[in-house]
Amino acid sequence: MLTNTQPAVEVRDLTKTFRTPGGGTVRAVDGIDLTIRTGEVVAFLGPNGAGKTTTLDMVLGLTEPTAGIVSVFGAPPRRAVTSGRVSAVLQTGGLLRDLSVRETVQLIASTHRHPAGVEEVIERAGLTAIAGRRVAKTSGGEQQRLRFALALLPDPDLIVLDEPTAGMDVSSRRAFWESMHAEADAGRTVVFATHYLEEADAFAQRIVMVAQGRVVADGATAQVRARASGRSVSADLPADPARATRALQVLHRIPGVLEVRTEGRRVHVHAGDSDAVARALLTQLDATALEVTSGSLEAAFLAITGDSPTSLVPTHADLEVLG
Ligand SMILES: Nc1ncnc2c1ncn2[C@@H]1O[C@H](COP(=O)(O)OP(=O)(O)OP(=O)(O)O)[C@@H](O)[C@H]1O
Repeated sequence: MLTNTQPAVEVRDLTKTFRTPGGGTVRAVDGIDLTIRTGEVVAFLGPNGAGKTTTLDMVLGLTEPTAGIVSVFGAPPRRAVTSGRVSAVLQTGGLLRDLSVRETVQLIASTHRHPAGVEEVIERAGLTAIAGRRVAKTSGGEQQRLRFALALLPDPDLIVLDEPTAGMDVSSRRAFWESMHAEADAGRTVVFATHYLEEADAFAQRIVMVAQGRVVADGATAQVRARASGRSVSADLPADPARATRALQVLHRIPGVLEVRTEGRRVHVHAGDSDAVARALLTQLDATALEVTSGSLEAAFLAITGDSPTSLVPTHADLEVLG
């Protein structure tokens, strides 16, 4: 396992453009900057086509960037993968249907120079009860756990998972994330892509929200969740500039305030605790015309990841400053 403080992943101005059959181009990844520290559990959250898979493929050295830099433990991705420091559980990945679960793990173990023990990874992936079963007779969720077992064989420092629980039922999802928890607790860095806010919320310490190839929110899970599920409070501030400035300073200091934005005299505050903001505005700050709005979790998620020009998009720096 890793002991130094080198980042697990560093991505600078990463861009990937694909050609389309009609002769056009698609900018799948559009200038992503990201540092993932050793031991972090990070969710890449975003809608279909956001660029999650393309970004992870570049981190794994499966796709070459059009521009920008990716380094994994200070090395080019391919070198990190070859040395066994990184492994992946991808959405697809061929499995031989006629082998048993155990035979599959044994076969792939034989291709590694210093593999972890076959029975040990079978157990860590929660496959002991079905180790003798033919792959053809296993469910989609069990096959994902088998891919996870294979990913554990090189004893990686970083595990990258692309929508690992897609198509699993609730109990399989839970079992899968329990296994992953144990790996994260052992100090491994885990980066996973998902569509599900709930999954990111339950498992990740940090959420990187991507939409249209760009990072639209990045921060501790609790902060992004509050941003996605909190309320907006807006009001008119006093016309006197000194009093308005003081009001803005007070608003920034209220716990749970994630964003303060002004439009002329009108202030919009996004906060987990909208009551505290409303109270301060009315009782201390002489604000008028107060409005409080809330959206569903789903609507807030769409507002953040969508392309709406009115969406309030906190950056990592905002969240760190305001959180
Ligand atoms: N090989 C390719 N050729 C052309 N376009 C591609 C290719 N791979 C991805 N794209 C396009 O790039 C964009 C980003 O795709 P990507 O698969 O990275 O998104 P995603 O966030 O992983 O989506 P999903 O959640 O659906 O897997 C999409 O518009 C997709 O159609």
